[in-house]
Amino acid sequence: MHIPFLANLGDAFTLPSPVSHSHNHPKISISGRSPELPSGVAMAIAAPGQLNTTESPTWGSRSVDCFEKLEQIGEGTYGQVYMAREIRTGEIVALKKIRMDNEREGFPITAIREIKILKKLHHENVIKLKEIVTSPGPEKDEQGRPDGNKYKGGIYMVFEYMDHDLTGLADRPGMRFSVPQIKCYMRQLLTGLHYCHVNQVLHRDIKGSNLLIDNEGNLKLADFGLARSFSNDHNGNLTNRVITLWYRPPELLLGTTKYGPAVDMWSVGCIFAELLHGKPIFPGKDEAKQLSKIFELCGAPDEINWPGVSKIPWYNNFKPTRPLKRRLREAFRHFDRHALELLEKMLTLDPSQRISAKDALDAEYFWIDPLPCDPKSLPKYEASHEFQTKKKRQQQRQHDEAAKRQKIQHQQQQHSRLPPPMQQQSGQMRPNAPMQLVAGGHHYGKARGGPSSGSSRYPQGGNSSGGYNHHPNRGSGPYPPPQAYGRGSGGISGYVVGPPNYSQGGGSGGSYSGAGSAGGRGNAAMGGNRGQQYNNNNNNNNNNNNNNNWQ
Ligand SMILES: Nc1ncnc2c1ncn2[C@@H]1O[C@H](COP(=O)(O)OP(=O)(O)OP(=O)(O)O)[C@@H](O)[C@H]1O
Repeated sequence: MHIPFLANLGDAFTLPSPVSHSHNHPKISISGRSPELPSGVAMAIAAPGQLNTTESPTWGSRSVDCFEKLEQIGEGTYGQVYMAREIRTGEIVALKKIRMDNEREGFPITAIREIKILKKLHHENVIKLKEIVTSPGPEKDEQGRPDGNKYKGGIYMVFEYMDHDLTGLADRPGMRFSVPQIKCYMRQLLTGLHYCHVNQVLHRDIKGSNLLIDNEGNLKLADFGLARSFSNDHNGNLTNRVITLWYRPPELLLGTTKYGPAVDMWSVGCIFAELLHGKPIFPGKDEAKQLSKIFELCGAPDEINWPGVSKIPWYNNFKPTRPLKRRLREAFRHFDRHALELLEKMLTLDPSQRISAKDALDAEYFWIDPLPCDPKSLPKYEASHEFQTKKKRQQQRQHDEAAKRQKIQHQQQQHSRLPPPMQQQSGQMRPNAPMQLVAGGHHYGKARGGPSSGSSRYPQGGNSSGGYNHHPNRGSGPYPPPQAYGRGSGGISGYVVGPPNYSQGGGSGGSYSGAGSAGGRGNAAMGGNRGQQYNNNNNNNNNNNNNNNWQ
């Protein structure tokens, strides 16, 4: 397999060193350097079998054949993600295939960035990159069919496997997170991000599908394809088109190229609000609409609330034509006081006044009752990744359409063909018969979690601090039985608009109802090709009862 070398890698590979917590991981010194590469960049670009580093001699030397692909669990801009089993140990891992569709562009820079950065970051809230494996020849997909890769080979990143991503989890039918659960996830998100920021790494694509969660309740930041290192004293220009549109902060939308960790904190604010509110709060269709959604809720920026804003490149193009007051408190008045206080600080227009991850962790919200729960106390759910939940919804739609067609056919037959007495005897068409639903999800136990127990390892009921409702109208995968939770009204259609039944008093039984179940949250833009948004094909079905006409 030929992997063209990359040129012009710029400063993407200059990671500050040493990274804290790295004592177990000796400083990277790379073998097999190519003379065509900038200093320190050889590792990820050597031919298969030569991706070795001195710290881990096996990196890149093993073939993907050491793993058995079980199921596709993700489809990103830069390649497919599979759940796989290491044949020798039985360990379940995630294989992220690096897409190399365009031979001329060579090995994707995003993959090199991701590898370089992840090799340096070691933290319990950051996904662990275990190794790189290669495939020297034509490849097969999970069903053993040729996968159509025209370059007859590939490179894979091997990650620890995580059962869910936050979007997939939130999108489960009737899913409801409890207050302690939201606090628990938010605290882990902030802890992981704080670790990245102190190690001078910007993530630049924080969104639900990049927050992975395992069945021990651990949350880890993933997808460092857009991440880069930054330096506090070096105020150089950075790429402007980063971060998925809905989670992109106003300074980027206004065209700034000088930014720092505050960009990630805006995205965290969007996720936080989404968890509390039950759906994405700024689902803009394009940059202009994105900004206007932000201004309608957070007010219009001016030199008073954001000194220097008028000098940002596109300020004059986008500044609102009418005065807009900040309405965050009013729009989310049903949130708990401490949650709202923290959200205000995250969704601050001026990045220099926006709260840092470190200060957010000190916020009252995390230190008053109900406290964040212990991750281990969280219920275990059937695996749910955004890719799969979308697929299931699609299957459900197809099913519904097929059922409708059958019903129509049946009615036509009744009218035209069968004599009345036979209709009842034939039994061949029963439009109201329950349809056999395709069971989604998968049932593999993790090697480290003891013997594989399939879906039986999921409890029949959640614990007192979390839970979910299974809504009868949202299909029936192999989920645990319906379970009412907290003060929720039950029978919610999964995606609730309007004030969630989030406990004002913050009692530990309080819950927010529904979960952001957008059909997709789009991709971060970079070089223009990550900017497209999926449709939010979520139920806009209960849009009437809402106080959210700012959206
Ligand atoms: N380690 C993992 N364990 C389980 N699932 C994973 C893992 N890594 C990724 N996934 C799944 O695959 C999806 C896509 O992964 P990832 O975001 O890393 O790919 P990408 O090509 O960079 O995607 P995007 O274009 O959305 O940025 C994730 O949302 C997640 O559902």
